[in-house]
Amino acid sequence: MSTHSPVITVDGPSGAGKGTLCMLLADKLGWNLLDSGAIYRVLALAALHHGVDLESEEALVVLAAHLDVQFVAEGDLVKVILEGEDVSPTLRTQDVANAASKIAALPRVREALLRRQRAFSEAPGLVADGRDMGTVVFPQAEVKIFLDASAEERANRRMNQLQNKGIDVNFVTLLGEIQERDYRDRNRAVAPLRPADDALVLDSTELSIEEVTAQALAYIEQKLSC
Ligand SMILES: Nc1ncnc2c1ncn2[C@@H]1O[C@H](COP(=O)(O)OP(=O)(O)O)[C@@H](O)[C@H]1O
Ligand SMILES: Nc1ccn([C@@H]2O[C@H](COP(=O)(O)OP(=O)(O)O)[C@@H](O)[C@H]2O)c(=O)n1
Repeated sequence: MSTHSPVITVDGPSGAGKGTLCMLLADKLGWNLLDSGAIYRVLALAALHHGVDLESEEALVVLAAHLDVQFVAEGDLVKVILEGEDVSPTLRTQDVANAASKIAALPRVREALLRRQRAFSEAPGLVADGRDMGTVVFPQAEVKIFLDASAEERANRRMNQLQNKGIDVNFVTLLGEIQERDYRDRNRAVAPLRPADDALVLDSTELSIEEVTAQALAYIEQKLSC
């Protein structure tokens, strides 16, 4: 990891708008982007492909150490190639999200993925999206943002997002899955989802994407110029 590259971390629960904000920030600043959730998702998918039990920490750690994954930028999108296969569409499904949240609760799995995540910190800077970016992976980050929104608003956003992709979903089921994942993420023993002590907490429930971006950029400018 380069010690001289600045890092902006954006943590928060599912559907808060982290991915959207991080993509806009990375684009505007010309910095690198880390979607750490995609790393957990890809490991979960590899486990499902290879028939590895999602509760077998030992086997998952071995799988994580040998994970053959590439992130290939294509215009605005990032293609995820697992063992030579483009798995980008499958990666965003709710089944994979739920499996990712289960394996993410295992301490040695998190440990095994740390170096892979830190390797994204390169010049000129990094925008890192996740749950523990500001608390564990990049505790020295110059700017930390914790993006939140009510569970109902987040489920609503996710439902619209899935419907726009032609995927039919039930709001109540989606809300239940989001709440279950929130609970698991917030209550796990290692790297639980919480704002870093030095993070700006932004509640986006009543804010548009443009308003969130403007507030984040004003905060970043203030932090990076001091
Ligand atoms: N402030 C906002 N207001 C309304 N919709 C939003 C807002 N931020 C993001 N979205 C939309 O909500 C959905 C989920 O956002 P995403 O960035 O994927 O969240 P996360 O990465 O936190 O799970 C996307 O369709 C996105 O366009
Ligand atoms: N830094 C991270 C990122 C994701 N995760 C886990 O991976 C799951 C999927 O993350 P994601 O960011 O892709 O999910 P969404 O916010 O897009 O729904 C989360 O529910 C977390 O359990 C984590 O534990 N730590």
